[in-house]
Amino acid sequence: MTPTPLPATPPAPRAVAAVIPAAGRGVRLGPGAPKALRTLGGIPILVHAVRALIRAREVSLVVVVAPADGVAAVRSLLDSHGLPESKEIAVVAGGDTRQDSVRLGLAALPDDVDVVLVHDAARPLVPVETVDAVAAAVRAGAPAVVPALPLADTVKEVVPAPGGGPEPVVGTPERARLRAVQTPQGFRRDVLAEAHEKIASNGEGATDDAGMVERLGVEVVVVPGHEEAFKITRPLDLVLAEAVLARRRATDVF
Ligand SMILES: Nc1ccn([C@@H]2O[C@H](COP(=O)(O)OP(=O)(O)OP(=O)(O)O)[C@@H](O)[C@H]2O)c(=O)n1
Ligand SMILES: C[C@](O)(CO)[C@H](O)COP(=O)(O)O
Repeated sequence: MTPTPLPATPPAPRAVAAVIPAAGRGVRLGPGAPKALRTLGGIPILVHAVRALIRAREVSLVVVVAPADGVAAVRSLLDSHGLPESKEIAVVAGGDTRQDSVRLGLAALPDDVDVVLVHDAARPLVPVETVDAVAAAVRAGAPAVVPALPLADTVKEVVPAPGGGPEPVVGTPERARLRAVQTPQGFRRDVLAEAHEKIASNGEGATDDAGMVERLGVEVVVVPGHEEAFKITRPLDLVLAEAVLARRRATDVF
């Protein structure tokens, strides 16, 4: 008698972790505490960012990368904000650049994680739908995914004038082909780890993680970003973030 074939073993679900670089000083925001520790609606920016990521069902672990001299303070700050215990939240020390901080966060991930979302603490209001869309695109097979929006302004390429004088324009890229990139950026873990190993150790700086993956020759794809995933960089961004949060609280939309 022919034995009944056993059902194929379903593939093991892949663990998704978020790395949140939060070790920056926030120089462009002006004097004060490190940016991630400043408050928005009375709650630290970092706590908003962590909540935004753990709200995503697939994210099982969050690694917060704190200023090197502030790991204990960040740990107790997170502990005091009643975050759900169903999701693990680790805190590790960051480095001198965003790139260093992400690399240190990646090094803290357990072996079973194979999808990584890298999310700026400085983008505390990212909607969960954006996080889910990025994670889903990686799960669907894309090695690297970035959320992004079309630009409202025309962009000029210039020759920078270090002294602050007039800068000659050398080109106007076609705006319809440009996107402003946000976070979380999602990656297959092996791809992101290789980028940080090879590209970062070449001494090549990158303002985002996807930029390093592109230099490996790996395809990066864009999914729609969200206006409320903007980065708090300058004082006016804080004014906008307070207004968005107030509107959410008034309408109970999170
Ligand atoms: N050494 C660094 C520098 C930046 N970041 C993080 O990277 C994100 C994006 O960086 P940015 O908005 O430039 O933050 P800052 O470096 O703090 O800003 P600034 O350049 O104005 O000092 C932030 O969440 C920031 O905390 C980090 O983890 N480690
Ligand atoms: C990663 C990023 O948020 C994508 O837009 C951005 O590149 C970070 O840049 P920053 O100069 O470190 O703020």
